[in-house]
Amino acid sequence: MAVTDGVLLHLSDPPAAASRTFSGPRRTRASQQAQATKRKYQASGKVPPAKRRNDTPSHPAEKTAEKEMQRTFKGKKAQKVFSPKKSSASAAGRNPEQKPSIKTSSLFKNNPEIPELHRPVVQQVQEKVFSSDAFHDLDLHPHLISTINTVLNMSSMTSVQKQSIPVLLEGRDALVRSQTGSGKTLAYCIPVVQSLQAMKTKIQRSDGPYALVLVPTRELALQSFDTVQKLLKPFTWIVPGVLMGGEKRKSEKARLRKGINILISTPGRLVDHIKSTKNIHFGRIQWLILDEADRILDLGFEKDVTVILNAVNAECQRRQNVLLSATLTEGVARLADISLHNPVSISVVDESHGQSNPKGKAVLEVSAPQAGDELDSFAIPEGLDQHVTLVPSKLRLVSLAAFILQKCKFETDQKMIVFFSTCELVEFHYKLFLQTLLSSPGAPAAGQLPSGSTRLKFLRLHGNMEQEERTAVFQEFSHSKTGVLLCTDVAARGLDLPQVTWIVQYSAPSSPAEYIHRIGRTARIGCHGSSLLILAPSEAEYVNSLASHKINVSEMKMEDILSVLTRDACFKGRRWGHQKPRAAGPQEIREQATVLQTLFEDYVHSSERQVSWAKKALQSFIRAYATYPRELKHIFHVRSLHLGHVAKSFGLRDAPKNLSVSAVKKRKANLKRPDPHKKTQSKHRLAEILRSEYSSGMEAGVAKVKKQNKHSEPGAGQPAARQHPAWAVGKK
Ligand SMILES: Nc1ncnc2c1ncn2[C@@H]1O[C@H](COP(=O)(O)OP(=O)(O)OP(=O)(O)O)[C@@H](O)[C@H]1O
Repeated sequence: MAVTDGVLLHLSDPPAAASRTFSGPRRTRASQQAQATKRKYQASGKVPPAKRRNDTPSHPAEKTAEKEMQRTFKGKKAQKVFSPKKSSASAAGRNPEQKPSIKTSSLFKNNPEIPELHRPVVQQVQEKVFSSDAFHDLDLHPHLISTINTVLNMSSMTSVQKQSIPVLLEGRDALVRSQTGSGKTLAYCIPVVQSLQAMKTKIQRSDGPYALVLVPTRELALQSFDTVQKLLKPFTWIVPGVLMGGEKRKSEKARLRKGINILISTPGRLVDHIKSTKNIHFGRIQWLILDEADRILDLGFEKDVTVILNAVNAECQRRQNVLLSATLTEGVARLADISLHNPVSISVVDESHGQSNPKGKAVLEVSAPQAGDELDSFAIPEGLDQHVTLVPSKLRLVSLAAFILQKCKFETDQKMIVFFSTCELVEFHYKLFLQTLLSSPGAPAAGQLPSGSTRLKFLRLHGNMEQEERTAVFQEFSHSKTGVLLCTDVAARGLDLPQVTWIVQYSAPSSPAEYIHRIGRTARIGCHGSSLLILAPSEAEYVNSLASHKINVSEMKMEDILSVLTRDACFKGRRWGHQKPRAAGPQEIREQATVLQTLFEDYVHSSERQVSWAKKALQSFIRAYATYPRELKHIFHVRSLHLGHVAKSFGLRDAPKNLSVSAVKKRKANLKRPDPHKKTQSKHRLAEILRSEYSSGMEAGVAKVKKQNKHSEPGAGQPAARQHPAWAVGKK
């Protein structure tokens, strides 16, 4: 039943029964009828169709819907339809002859055509993960070898370790490129520990840092620190330390004052200490390691990395530089080439055959930039099955929910990561799923789960959370066998989360490199894993963009994803009248998807506060959508978004009036050109919006703004890497 502007419409009844326009006292009758209809639905257990708002259709699809409605009504009794524009313009003096138009849209009506995916099948680049060589074949300290064997429980080297460790032990600068989950962390940690423990003069803690390791995120800093700590068990005089945003700055200062020999840090936090802590010295630095180097060297960190390199170069002329990443492109190598001294480029893949390098030898020079570098192809773990599904915007939310239920409720031992584009989207979906999927009416009580199913567990991780919560979530998800982690790209790189079986990308990433890193959270070190990318029909072209980087994805049909809903009693469609239960055909699936969508919409519309919260999430989605890089704008353009349909994927029954795409873009543009009068406020706001999620969060001013705008979202993906002036110094 829709109540629009005094008009009562029983959407499920044939239009002929549609009521007439009411105004004045008859409106009371209308509301009585509304109550009667509502009682009727409740008695029958049917789901009343969602209410529709009567206003100007803001998008072609809605106009079509309205035209469709007009056509539908034309031949029927009594219902004259007029364009709502007139109604809203002349609501006060409405001519009784004019009747408000009525919109009905449901999940499965007025959706854009889902195109056939004719994707080119490309030969993916693959690497052999393991070598046949053992760590004891290397010239390492016996205690180090026994630690690797017994504490880390490893015996044979991976290909990248086999190629990198000897070269790094010779003291060479190196560019190390190897697929996600291939053991790059140990590829640099082992040579660092081996060389420091072998120093003639035993290292003193008070000497300060001999090795500096920069990583893009706090969680990766923690993870790398944990690995170094394990390797240093036999060499207790060498002290590791980690600096990361969100931790207590005072205790970090104290540790720095006592001395840290292997320093692992996020760039932002190290800069913070360089500027404020007098007792941080780089005179003894022998190693500078940049893990996820292409991320560290992109614009998001440019300022911080320049400050760090200037500080290190000011005190230390000779050092070994090592850059590592699964997506180390020629662009970064070119940059590194300027700053590294005769570097060795180590790449496990033999690109020409897309197979691992049969000779297993390191390529000993940085190749001159080749044409087409920009279309770098990256190695994909062999055990990774990649999928894509085309889903109209209106159905995006129910499709994601159905997929989560399918994998993480109706199957066992599934552990899933779902990537969203902003913190706000993570928060929105996290709370929505907790309130609906976990506590939906009829959800089986604990212990009543149907056999073979798993209790759903949701976690979330993003850059706007307090550090101790971020750390707790990271540890919990690392150690859990199942569960669903909703996160932003703060978890896209480097994190080694065991047993992750599925990666879902709710929005496409801002670059092929980020795509590779996101899916690389599964299928690590030879394991199997799967990924699913959700695209709108208008975004289907992205599949070809992936193919141009030798990335193959196979299609998963939305209907197959939604069909799981027929297995869940919570979303059993109500029977209309006394119809016999049907097999789960398309109609049954549609009904149950509608029940699930109604569950979401009812929750969102259960209070004004929830509605405004959903609107903010929608705004954050649109703002992030507007930041896709130029080369992807032909695929992801805000103008191709159907706002009313996108609103539905936030549980909103209608597109918020004041949220036209241009309005959001204008607001963002204003933020870019701060009004001189409100410079301070918008400057901070701009910093907040553009701030990378990887910053320490200790930047002056932003931290306070961050506290006030708990849900402001961080900068979206950063543009490609660019040259750092400070790299020019620091020759070996
Ligand atoms: N020689 C080895 N034998 C067995 N397991 C290993 C070996 N080396 C590393 N691993 C394990 O492989 C997993 C991935 O290692 P690591 O995180 O270093 O990969 P990575 O290449 O850095 O990945 P990413 O590109 O995502 O950062 C870790 O769990 C690590 O303990």
